Formats: sequence, C-alpha cells, structure tokens
Amino acid sequence: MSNNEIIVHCKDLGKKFGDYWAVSGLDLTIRKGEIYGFLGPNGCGKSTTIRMLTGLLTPTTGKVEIMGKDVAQHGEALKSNLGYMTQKFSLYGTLTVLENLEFVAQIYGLANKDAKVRIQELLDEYQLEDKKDVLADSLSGGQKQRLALAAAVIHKPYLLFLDEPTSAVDPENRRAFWEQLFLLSAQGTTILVSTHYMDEAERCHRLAILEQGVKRADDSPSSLMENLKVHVCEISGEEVSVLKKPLFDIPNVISVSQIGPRLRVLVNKHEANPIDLLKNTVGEAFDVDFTRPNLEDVFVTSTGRGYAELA
Ligand SMILES: Nc1ncnc2c1ncn2[C@@H]1O[C@H](COP(=O)(O)OP(=O)(O)OP(=O)(O)O)[C@@H](O)[C@H]1O
Repeated sequence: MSNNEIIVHCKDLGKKFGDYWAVSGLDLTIRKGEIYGFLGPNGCGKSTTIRMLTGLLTPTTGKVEIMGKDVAQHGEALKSNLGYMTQKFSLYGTLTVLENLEFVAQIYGLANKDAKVRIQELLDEYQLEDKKDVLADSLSGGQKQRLALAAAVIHKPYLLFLDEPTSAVDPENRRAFWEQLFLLSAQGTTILVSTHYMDEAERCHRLAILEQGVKRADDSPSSLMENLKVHVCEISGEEVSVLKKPLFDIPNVISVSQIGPRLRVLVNKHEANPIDLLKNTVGEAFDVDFTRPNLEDVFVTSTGRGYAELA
C-alpha cells in the first residue's frame, strides 16, 4: 500500500458560501497508494472539499498542495495527474461504451494509437468488452459505474477522486468496485473517496469523519475503533425496547440504539464499571456484556451529541 510520499497536503482549508462555512480548518495529509475516505452525513462538506482539492473551487482559507505543488498555481499542469468520478453518471448516454471512452481519451489528449491500446485494456479489465457497442444509457447501474471508473482512469492518474461512487449500485457491485480500487491502490494510485456507507468506510486505509465542515476524527478504521472514548455494551432479553428511555437517562450513557433484539449502549470510558452500572438499571431479566466496537460507534461518538458529550 502506502509509502511515505505525500500526495495531498492541505492546512487550514476552508470554504465560505455567503455567511456559511461549508468547510473550515481542514488539515489533511494523504500518502501515495492510500485509499483515504471522507465519511459524513449529507451536507457535511465532502463534495466541497473534493472540489477544492481538485482545483475546481477556490478555497476561502488555506491552500492545497498536490505532489508538492500549489493547486492554485499549477492547476492546469496537475490536471493530467488527476482523475475524478462524481456521484452522478457524467458520461454520454447516447454514445456507446466505446465512443464514450474514445471521447474521454481525446479530452486527455491520448494519441490515437495509445488510446486504442488503453481502451482495449480498460474494456478487458472492467468487463465491458461485450458491451462496447451498447449505448451507455442502456447499461445497468453496475456497468455504468464500471464505465465511469474506466473513464476516470483512462490517463492513468496518480490521484483519483471518487465522490460517493457507489450510491447507485447494489452490495455485490459495490464489493466488485472496491476490488478494483484495491488493485489501483496496489499499483500506486492514491484514492480519495467520499461516502456515507459504513461498510465502504471500513475498507479505507485511512478515514476522516466530517461534520458541518469540520474534521472530527482522522486515522485508520482499526485505530479509530481501538481508541474509542466509550465502552461498547450490549443488552439482550425480552422486549429490550422498554429499556431505552431509562438507559438514556443514566449520566455517562452516550448512546442507546436497538439492533434487532438487542440494545447497543455506549458508556463513557470514565465509568469504571459499565456492566454493573447498566445491570443496576435493567435488572436481572436481561443479559449485559461488552461487545466489539464497530465504525458506527466511531461515527456516533465523533459527531452530534456523542461528540459534544465526550469532548
Ligand atoms: N455553491 C454553493 N453555494 C452555497 N452553498 C453551498 C454551495 N455548495 C455547497 N453548499 C453548501 O455547503 C454545505 C456542504 O455541501 P457539500 O455538497 O460539500 O456536502 P456533502 O457532504 O458533499 O453532501 P452530500 O453527501 O449531500 O453530497 C451544504 O450545506 C451545502 O448546501
């Protein structure tokens, strides 16, 4: 995966629209070959950040360096090193798969001979060979997404930006898509991907959690889970839902959520004996135990009320 070469660096990056800071005080360091995720709710500033990193949007504060070069000054020269795939399918529905790839190859200035070789490579690698004469509009969601990724990497970019790339595909296609991303990462491509899916975030080498334009956490998913500021407990028994309110009223209980027949309860790490604390409230009829942290626990404790109570 990654070596130490820094591909993206920014300090105090911010963007103000009118009176509203969509992104503020953002520091980022992304290294070669890393798959770096931006996780956050709708409107938290993921797209705005990506647009500033690509040079499409001018920051209000701070600056972006890609491969050591200031994007504001070297944007044009850097463009040939960047690939960008947006949330919406942005290719031409009335062109065939092959015509779309030929068009994108032209935009990136690939010579005819090179373009032909590269397009054939991509048709094979992205399993689009038997669809090459089909109109893009007639492709399935997964095929459209493979075509969009093939187009985004046609010029073999060093750095690939993916803005919620799998919002329109099923879990199987999402898994296949991620296999492709790992392959690109192993070949040295640095990938920045925004998402609001936990399973997708968990696959990233490193993850930033954003809320209202501010970075709340930044580490590998495993370190984020290891360093939680809460005990993660689970309560099981008959009709656990009646326990939600009394549990939530306990000081030091940060969150209570029902998952099927169980309650997942996050208790501030300051509490020395969380199991006894919960048992005192729920009584003997219910089982209370520790359980493994997951990324959703990280999200809950890094945003909203959880973040405020643990700060
Ligand atoms: N051009 C703009 N003018 C004014 N406000 C904007 C503009 N672009 C974005 N915003 C606002 O900035 C905030 C962040 O938007 P952004 O699109 O970056 O969020 P996001 O995390 O990508 O959301 P989503 O997951 O819904 O795509 C939102 O409140 C949005 O309304």
